[in-house]
Amino acid sequence: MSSEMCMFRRLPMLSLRGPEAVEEVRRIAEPFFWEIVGVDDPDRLSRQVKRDQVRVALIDLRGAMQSAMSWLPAFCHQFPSLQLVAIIEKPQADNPAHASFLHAYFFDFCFAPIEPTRLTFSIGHAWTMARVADLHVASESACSLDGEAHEMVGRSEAMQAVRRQVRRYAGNHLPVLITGPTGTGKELAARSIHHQSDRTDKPFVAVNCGTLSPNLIQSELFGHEKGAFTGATKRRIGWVEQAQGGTLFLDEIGDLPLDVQVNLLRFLQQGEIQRVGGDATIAVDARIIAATHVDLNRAVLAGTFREDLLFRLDVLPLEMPPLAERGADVLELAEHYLARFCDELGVKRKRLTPATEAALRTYAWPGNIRELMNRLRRGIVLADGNMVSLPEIRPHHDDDSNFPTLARARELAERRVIAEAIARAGNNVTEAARLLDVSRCTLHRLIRKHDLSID
Ligand SMILES: Nc1ncnc2c1ncn2[C@@H]1O[C@H](COP(=O)(O)OP(=O)(O)OP(=O)(O)O)[C@@H](O)[C@H]1O
Repeated sequence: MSSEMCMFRRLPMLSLRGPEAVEEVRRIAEPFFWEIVGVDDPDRLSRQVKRDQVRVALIDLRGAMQSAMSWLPAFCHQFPSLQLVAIIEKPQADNPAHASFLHAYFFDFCFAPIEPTRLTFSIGHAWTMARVADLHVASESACSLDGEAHEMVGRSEAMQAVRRQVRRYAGNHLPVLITGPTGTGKELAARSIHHQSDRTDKPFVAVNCGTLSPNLIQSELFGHEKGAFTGATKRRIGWVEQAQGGTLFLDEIGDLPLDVQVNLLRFLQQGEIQRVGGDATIAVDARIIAATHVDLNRAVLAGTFREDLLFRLDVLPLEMPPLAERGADVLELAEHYLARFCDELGVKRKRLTPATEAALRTYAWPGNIRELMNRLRRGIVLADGNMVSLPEIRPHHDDDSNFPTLARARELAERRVIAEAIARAGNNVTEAARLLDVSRCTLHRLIRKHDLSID
């Protein structure tokens, strides 16, 4: 196994239950070449994920569901390709709020007491999904300046109204405040405004205020001079200045600490900033588009958000409708992303069965379009032939009927190892057959059986 493979198979497990819980998982997973690294708080988990470029993490939610609901959304935003598998107690999944949290943020979950086959099966699939997500993220960032990348799919009344507002707002430079639940396309709408405006040739800088470290946030946004604080070994240009001439998108604006809100307000009023540790006043022309999924009026009442800043930001409001209120858009989006993900993966285009389409129409979509995209990626990986069917997308609460039979689990494991061998062999059939210890002829048959492709 190469060192790169070792890194990717390192599996951090966040558990507040102490070393025995980690040891139990280690006993189950290590025979399958997973290296389990126990961590006991979200910051350590973040560091581990960053440092080792891990693809899958295990979160032990037993007795920790409530706290995870507060830190995990921002964590997931930071690591879009990371796939999470949860360990939970059965009664936790019966609580509707917990169930929708699991659906929105986790690839899969296992009930305690842990059933070894189930756990290794989930981890294996989560890993395959993370590889698919990697491809998606790479292609997204590669084409972020291409018109297609900010295309908003959907012809519902609600989306036509959004498009009209986007066009109107693109015609001026006033601040925009985009509201709406998570995953509804707030950032996409901000990008569309920028790219339809006369600032399109200038930078679009997106900052997630919820993931900035509270100690560094002033310097992240406004920059700092060399020597401004311990560790400031050179000058840093902040995000606001980097958006000079273009658009600064401030996502999760409600998470900005009050002292930073004061500086942002000053920037909005005067168009000027000061770097941390600097005396000079620097004029910056950047259009502000802010987004939030929380009610900022409530935050004002609670004293966590400045009213004067809200007035300054909420000049042009744009409300993104939840996916469940967009009627047939869900099918149009599903078709759009199904085709795109299949192309990215180099597999034959797949379609949804009629029962799956019907289920997509009635599902509540708590994680909105991001959740739809994740379910489609999973569907493509798990689908046998050209059709993606309901169990593979699972837009419903998991129950035992979705538990794979042993035959299905073997088949999926076979598919995964063949795909891995092909990738490792750089698409060379002879080499992949050698790795798998089968003949070329057998490998060709298996490739056809599993609907895989060789470039
Ligand atoms: N109308 C749409 N057509 C096509 N793709 C969409 C649409 N809306 C959202 N998406 C895609 O869904 C994903 C989530 O969208 P986005 O990040 O803009 O949502 P968000 O509301 O900003 O989420 P969050 O609140 O979590 O920051 C992105 O990959 C985006 O490209």
